[in-house]
Amino acid sequence: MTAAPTSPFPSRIGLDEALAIVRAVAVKCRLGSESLALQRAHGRVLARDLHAVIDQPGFDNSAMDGFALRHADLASEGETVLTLVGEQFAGRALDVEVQPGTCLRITTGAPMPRGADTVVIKENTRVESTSLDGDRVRILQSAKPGQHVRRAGEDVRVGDALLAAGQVLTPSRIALAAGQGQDRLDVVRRPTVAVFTTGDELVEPGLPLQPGQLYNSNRELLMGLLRADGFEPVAWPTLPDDADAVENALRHAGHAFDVVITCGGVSAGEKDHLPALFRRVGDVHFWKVRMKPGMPVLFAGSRPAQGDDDGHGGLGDALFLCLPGNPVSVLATYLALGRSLLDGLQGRGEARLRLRARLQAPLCKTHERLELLRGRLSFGDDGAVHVEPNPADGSHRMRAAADSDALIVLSEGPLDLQAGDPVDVLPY
Ligand SMILES: Nc1nc2c(c(=O)[nH]1)N[C@H]1C(S)=C(S)[C@@H](COP(=O)(O)OP(=O)(O)OC[C@H]3O[C@@H](n4cnc5c(N)ncnc54)[C@H](O)[C@@H]3O)O[C@H]1N2
Ligand code: MOO
Repeated sequence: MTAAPTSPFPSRIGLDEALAIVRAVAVKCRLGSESLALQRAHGRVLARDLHAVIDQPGFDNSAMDGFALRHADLASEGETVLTLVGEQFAGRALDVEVQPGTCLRITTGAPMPRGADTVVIKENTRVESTSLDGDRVRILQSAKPGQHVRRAGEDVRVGDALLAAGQVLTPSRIALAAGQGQDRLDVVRRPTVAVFTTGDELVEPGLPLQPGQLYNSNRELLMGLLRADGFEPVAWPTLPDDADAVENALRHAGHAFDVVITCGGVSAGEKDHLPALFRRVGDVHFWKVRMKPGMPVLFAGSRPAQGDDDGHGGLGDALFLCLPGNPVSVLATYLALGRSLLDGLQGRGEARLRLRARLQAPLCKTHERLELLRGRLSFGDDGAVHVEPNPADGSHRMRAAADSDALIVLSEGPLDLQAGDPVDVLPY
């Protein structure tokens, strides 16, 4: 099902269709790249493939502290005594050669001396001092040929494809690049995000409440979700339920940020000004998704006002994601749609973790919308993931979200699920 017959834009669409629109718009608006110092690239999306420029390891080296020797010198059974001719520590390659009957003290990571092909660990040896021809080392246990030697290029060869554009730079990937000597990486620019809360009823925590007012909890929720995803969002003071004030603030932010996320004022009430604003001066990509909670979510771009060539009459270049005001709707729509928008703008190629879990209690859903129900994950002794659904499904009930750590995805249409049935979950 797509647009309602009277709607000039998709409305009451399924979550998959909404996600497809979000992804398509994000591809079109994909952000450019920037070169960052490695230290600043953690968590960012790589913009360009990375190929190996050096072998790793760069040279044959010892994996253990001990003695480098020629395997052919070791007795096939019992102990062997070798003459100690020097030491090779990590850091500077000495030009030493291990001749037959001799060995060299070596530390982990130190280059293998010429002639030696095997390392015996210190614990399996005994150094026996003699006065005339230097120390002798008694090898107490034999070793396999090549034991404890790390070969040049065994991990990475020059030219190997190491990292691909679209990958998120995890600590391991940054370390791989560092090991290649890269001090800068090309990453996709991180979207700048403005966060708005709206509503005359909202009061900031710490201030007294008047009758009919409630504390603003969505701002911290959204800021936290965004920060946990690696963004540096900027929060605006709460907007009043006033059409002009809302338009002024969004015009400003729309020219200054890549993405503007609002919450509240997007439904059908007399004070819900956002849908009318975007119909008038924006380009609505969709409004209303058949999901619970989060149904009134609106996604829009901006277009310059007619006849205004330089775009000053429009809402800037930002993309606007307007989340419904109910706190759990904010959580659900951010996880289900907002994150995909921000991932898409950065060309993130790797899908987010989506788990399958077994329900720990039966679930009966009678309504038609897709539902994102709060639940708590656990891991059974059998290694399977389990999820305990939380029966509090009201979109104002934040406590159930705080007691949970995942949203259970219940597909569209009535469902009668039994304990043990597998379901998709979005961990948060
Ligand atoms: N006639 C209709 N009424 C409603 C519809 C509808 O389709 N037709 N949709 C309902 C659904 S579903 C939702 S969700 C809400 C969404 O409404 P809005 O996005 O316009 O949000 P508000 O009305 O501004 O607020 C809803 C609710 O959330 C509280 N809120 C808002 N902001 C915050 C905040 N920052 N911190 C904490 N709580 C907040 C607000 O006080 C309201 O209680 O509309 C239904 N109605
Ligand atoms: O869809 Mo609303 O988000 O149920 O509360």
